[in-house]
Amino acid sequence: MAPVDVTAAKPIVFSGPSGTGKSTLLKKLFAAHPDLFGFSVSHTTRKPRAGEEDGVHYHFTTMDEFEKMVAEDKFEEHAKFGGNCYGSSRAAVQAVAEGQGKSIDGSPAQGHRICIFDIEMEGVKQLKKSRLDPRICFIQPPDVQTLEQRLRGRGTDSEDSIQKRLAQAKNEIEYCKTEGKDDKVVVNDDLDRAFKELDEWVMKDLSSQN
Ligand SMILES: Nc1ncnc2c1ncn2[C@@H]1O[C@H](COP(=O)(O)OP(=O)(O)OP(=O)(O)O)[C@@H](O)[C@H]1O
Repeated sequence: MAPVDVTAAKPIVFSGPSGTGKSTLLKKLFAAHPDLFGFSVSHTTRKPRAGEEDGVHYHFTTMDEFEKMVAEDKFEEHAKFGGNCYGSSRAAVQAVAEGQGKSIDGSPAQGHRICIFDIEMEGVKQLKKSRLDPRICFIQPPDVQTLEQRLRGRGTDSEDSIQKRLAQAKNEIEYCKTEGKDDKVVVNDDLDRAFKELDEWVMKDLSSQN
């Protein structure tokens, strides 16, 4: 494949129900192409899960600070989900473009990189209309029962949180079938198969943008 001109490449947005495997697939994507991508580290008002680090997985913040950033127009997109606020700051996106961003594991992403977002559905709707003009990929579970098993299996969510995520998942699956029908969809059934399909889509379109 011809070398990729990252300065010409559009940002790439990944979205899909919580527990579908977005983080798992994105870790594989970053590992497969260590110099190509930077991760847009979102802000959130939710509490960190075990093992999550501030500034790596999220910028953890308070509701007051989050609302102040909204008032100051500091987000590319932001939304409320499961009782918490999430947003992609303009600064996080700019950091990736300028080579001051992070990889998905928190290591420095030096040099101009293609910005990768992992965001929920309301954020996707906002970015679709934004000047960023991103490419969009929905990660979908094989079915809701499998999603529930994965959410329970990772052992990080309370019962209340699992129920909220499952209710929202139904909206997200429906959105993907309607307004999202022209975007890329990858069903995360078998992890290696799903990753192959995702990787091929990412790389094929990158080379055609050159
Ligand atoms: N293809 C797969 N088959 C079986 N298990 C999977 C598969 N993909 C991911 N998992 C498992 O499902 C669980 C949820 O995955 P992950 O945390 O990556 O989801 P997510 O979509 O990033 O969730 P969130 O949006 O809440 O961060 C994890 O325990 C992960 O190991």
